Amino acid sequence: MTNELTGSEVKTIRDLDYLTLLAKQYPTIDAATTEIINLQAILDLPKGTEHFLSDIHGEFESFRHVLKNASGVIRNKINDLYGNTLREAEKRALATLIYYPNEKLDMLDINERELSDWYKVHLFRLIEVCKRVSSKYTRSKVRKAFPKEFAYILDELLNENEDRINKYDYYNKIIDTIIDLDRSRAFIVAICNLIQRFAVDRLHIIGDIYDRGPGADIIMDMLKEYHSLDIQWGNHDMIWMGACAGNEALIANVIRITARYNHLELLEDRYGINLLPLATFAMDTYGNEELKNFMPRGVEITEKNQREMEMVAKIHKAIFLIQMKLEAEIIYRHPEYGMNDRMLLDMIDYEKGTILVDGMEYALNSKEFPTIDPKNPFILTEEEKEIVDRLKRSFMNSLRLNDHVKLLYSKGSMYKVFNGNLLLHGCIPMEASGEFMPIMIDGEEYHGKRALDELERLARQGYFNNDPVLREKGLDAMWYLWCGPASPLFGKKKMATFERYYIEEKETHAEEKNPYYKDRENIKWIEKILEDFGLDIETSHLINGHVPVKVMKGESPIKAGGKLLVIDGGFAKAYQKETGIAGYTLIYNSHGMNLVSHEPFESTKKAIIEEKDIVSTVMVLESVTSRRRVADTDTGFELKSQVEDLLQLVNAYRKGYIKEMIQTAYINETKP
Ligand SMILES: O=P(O)(O)OC[C@H]1O[C@](O)(COP(=O)(O)O)[C@@H](O)[C@@H]1O
Ligand SMILES: [Mn+2]
Repeated sequence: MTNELTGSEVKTIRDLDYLTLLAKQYPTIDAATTEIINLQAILDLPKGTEHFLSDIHGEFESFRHVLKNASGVIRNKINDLYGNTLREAEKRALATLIYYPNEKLDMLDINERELSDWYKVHLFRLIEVCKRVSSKYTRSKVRKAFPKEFAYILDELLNENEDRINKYDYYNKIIDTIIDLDRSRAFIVAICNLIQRFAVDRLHIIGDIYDRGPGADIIMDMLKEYHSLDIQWGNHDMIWMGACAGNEALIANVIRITARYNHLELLEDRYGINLLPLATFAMDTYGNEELKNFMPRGVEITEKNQREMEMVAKIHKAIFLIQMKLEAEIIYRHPEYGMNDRMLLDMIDYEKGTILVDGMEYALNSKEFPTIDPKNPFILTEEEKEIVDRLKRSFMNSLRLNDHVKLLYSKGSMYKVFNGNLLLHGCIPMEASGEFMPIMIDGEEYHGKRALDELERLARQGYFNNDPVLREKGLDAMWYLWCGPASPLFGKKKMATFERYYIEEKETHAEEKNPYYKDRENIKWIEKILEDFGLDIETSHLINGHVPVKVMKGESPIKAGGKLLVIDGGFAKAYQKETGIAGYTLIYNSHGMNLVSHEPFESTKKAIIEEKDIVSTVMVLESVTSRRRVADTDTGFELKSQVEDLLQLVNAYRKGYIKEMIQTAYINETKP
């Protein structure tokens, strides 16, 4: 047989080389057609559930809870199953058991005899819920998720044939055996985890995992274990990535914010960053008098903690002034950033204690600048330099931080297009005229999608490139992403950090937002953006976080006629006063999109004991009449193209261009 295709065959059988390769995987007509049937069956399944979260800001307990309850998905399944056959309290208890099986089992207060009954009832229920949440997936995908020790039993119980005679006995027998062998607890925990895993097929994080709250590292550990995930970088993630990559200004920012929220133990104990030299320097350099604006946020000062909080405030102040000097170096290197107005240390009259901001003179609330030489205000003292060097080594060498930052790189990006939605933390910077705002990178002007692609490349270069010049370019871009006016992760004219610490006049604290934020109700703007990313403007959505939605002031997370969704309702406790809720999340399943709002999460303990679920309102955004199938998703698109290829392969077999390779037990044809 010849591999040459002639005449009309060229049109019907494309790329014979590729098909020959494919034939290795599907060596017979039977094998290829079986796979086509499998793929077709997958295409017909309902689309998996996507779960979108944003601006978690270190609030690991609320994050864990929302991950566990899947923003109400599990509770809805329980309602579907047991609508009127279980009491509210029973449904709530079942949901809490699924979220916190270990804790709930520890709290069981019933005697031996009743216990076996309790196990039986609950095992039945859990199996039913598990069946329901896994029904969207192929058997093979479901099996792959089974924990090894229970794989066989789970397979039997979940795929139990409805027609089996004595089904009830068979079922009971298995469950009795689990109970008799004292494996019920382990089995319950396994099945609850499985339910949680099946409830969501894909998790999207729209940025700002880090800062303000106590446990961003714990969140990263949870994300590491998650079965299917993407992360869109937020400005607060970028500073940790940049700090780990060795950007000194970002190291200073990370320490400053961590001190501001009194979580230095995160750096010291959990990331192993040695803060002792900085702490000693801060104690030696700054007095107790002018610390007011540097005292940690959200901490009540008592007699007992006063000295410790003063020390944190001194660290906070010391690192902030170091930050101002380090940032000036970057701004100086990059006139194209247009950020000269942020080089404020030379705008200070150190004698008078005043500063010029935008041409206006303001009094400073402190004159204590012992490390600043008024003639050379941006030069680090020898001691500061040494501290920065040591901190830099510490950040770059922290194994745990590198581990987390690598996850941010591998799962993360500036933006993502997924199933017809554009996911992006901040904004697409715009001019007031409605044009994309240009950003200068290396002498070239970029805007819209191209700018994001280039910035993403640079952010990767900053961590992965060892050439000092290229690395520095990347690192500087990462700093720009944190606070640059045309940064898609920030999008404000300035970050008024200095003003907020040192000037009392509130007007200097304002951070003017990019016109995007004022005009993002404008459908035309959002359509222009979606188009730039190659999306269908009729059906796609832009999904943002970054700016808290002020629900109390009547703001809606649904904007631009539903084309833009903003899901930062503020997990961050510090921001809940402003938003009035504890965050929005988004669920996109085969029936449509649901925006879910959450009440403030008080504590895991309360969630367990009082069985409090914080999901309150569900706003239905789109409810499709016919369910969306895998065929309608990005995966479906890939699968359809695989089906096409396999049809071609079958055609090639049938037309005699490729020979079937039947595996025989005795003859190994490849060996002499
Ligand atoms: O209230 P804090 O924690 O001091 O943060 C205020 C700063 O955070 C920012 O809002 C950036 O953080 P977000 O990305 O969470 O908005 C800055 O614009 C502002 O200067
Ligand atoms: Mn943000």
